[in-house]
Amino acid sequence: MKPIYLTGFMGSGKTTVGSLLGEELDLPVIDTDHVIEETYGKRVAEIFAEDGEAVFRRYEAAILAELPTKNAVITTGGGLAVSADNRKFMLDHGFVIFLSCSLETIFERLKEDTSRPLFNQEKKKDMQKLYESRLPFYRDCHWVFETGECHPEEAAKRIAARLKRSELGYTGDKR
Ligand SMILES: Nc1ncnc2c1ncn2[C@@H]1O[C@H](COP(=O)(O)OP(=O)(O)OP(=O)(O)O)[C@@H](O)[C@H]1O
Ligand SMILES: O=C(O)C1=C[C@@H](O)[C@@H](O)[C@H](O)C1
Repeated sequence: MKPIYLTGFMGSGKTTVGSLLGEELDLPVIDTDHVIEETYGKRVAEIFAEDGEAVFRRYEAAILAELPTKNAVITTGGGLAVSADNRKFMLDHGFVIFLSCSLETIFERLKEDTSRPLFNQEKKKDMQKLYESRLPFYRDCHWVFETGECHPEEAAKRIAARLKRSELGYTGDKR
């Protein structure tokens, strides 16, 4: 069975919903940010600060190509889908689901969180620009899932239910 890739802006819930989706589908969950940190032995914020964003993007592309291409839920970093090559890889190898969420909701969710080097609560206009510039890349996917006010458990159940109804060609066959 092809992997399921979750994409979307920082704070859209990829990691949170992805881990619950893994439970729903009985599949392992792999987070690209986490694999990068393990592989390169540094936190994402350290890579940005010490090596720069371009190096981080190279790590992201390299890691994506190394990940399993079956039987997994893969939660991606918020900027991974910006690269046309990364998008093509995901579209060719799996089901790409964009977790769509309003920027207001994201500001609310990330109020207390300062772990994301590219997210800054104080720079609302810059965040708006970044968010809007990325929407076309996220929309280049198999399915847009509007998270709205949906609780993470509910979101995971709804995604799993649709996958199981085979509307996306998902079979659940673990070959
Ligand atoms: N559907 C939801 N409803 C309410 N809170 C949520 C929801 N999804 C995620 N959150 C909360 O929002 C915060 C960010 O979520 P999460 O880390 O899953 O986002 P992400 O898309 O993986 O972000 P990033 O791309 O930056 O890693 C967390 O505190 C999480 O608990
Ligand atoms: O949106 C982004 O560009 C990022 C999102 C995070 O998941 C991390 O991958 C990193 O902080 C960059």
